[in-house]
Amino acid sequence: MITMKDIIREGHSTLREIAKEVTLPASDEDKNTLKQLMEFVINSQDPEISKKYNLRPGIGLAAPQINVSKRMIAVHVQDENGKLFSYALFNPKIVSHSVEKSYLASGEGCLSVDRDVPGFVPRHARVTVKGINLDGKEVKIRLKGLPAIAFQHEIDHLNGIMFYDHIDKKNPFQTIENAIAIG
Ligand SMILES: O=C(O)C[C@@H](Cc1ccccc1)[C@H](O)SCc1ccccc1
Ligand code: NI
Repeated sequence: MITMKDIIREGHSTLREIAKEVTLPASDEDKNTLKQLMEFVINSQDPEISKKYNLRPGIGLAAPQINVSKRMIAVHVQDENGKLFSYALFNPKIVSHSVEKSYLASGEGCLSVDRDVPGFVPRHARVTVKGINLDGKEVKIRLKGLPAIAFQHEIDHLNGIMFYDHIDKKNPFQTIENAIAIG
């Protein structure tokens, strides 16, 4: 199982690489990696397992964060109505997005960043994501709220982008035009 020692931290070059597309149909090795990403996210939200293995709680994880520079992400998160969005995807892609923006009022963090980086992270308020699931099927998901933010955070990792790259350095809490605050 993946634990915190397997998660690489900022400064590691893999976090700044453009991850490679996964060759489909996925190999057993790539399927196992993606299953492990999802297992970590679910474990990190389990009070007993996260305490036992000292896991930082997360709602998503991308393969580059375990030093696998391939386009795979796992997201396991509930929206404001308690609806669960649980997806493990190969080659995820944002195929459309709103003009309207959103941001987490509390700012963002990252399992690969062991420090607080205050500031608003502007994201698309709504996104449509396509990807390939572990059964090899194409999925198309329309997202808003925290799930939309989580998917954008994870897909950024596949493109070598860290959440703080989006923060206005001069005014981190600058009001974001045409944006919804979440949380
Ligand atoms: O480092 C990661 O990719 C996992 C992040 C993903 C994330 C960060 C900020 C906003 C959305 C997703 C971890 O989940 S950070 C912990 C966390 C937990 C609940 C809500 C937000 C962030
Ligand atoms: Ni992150």
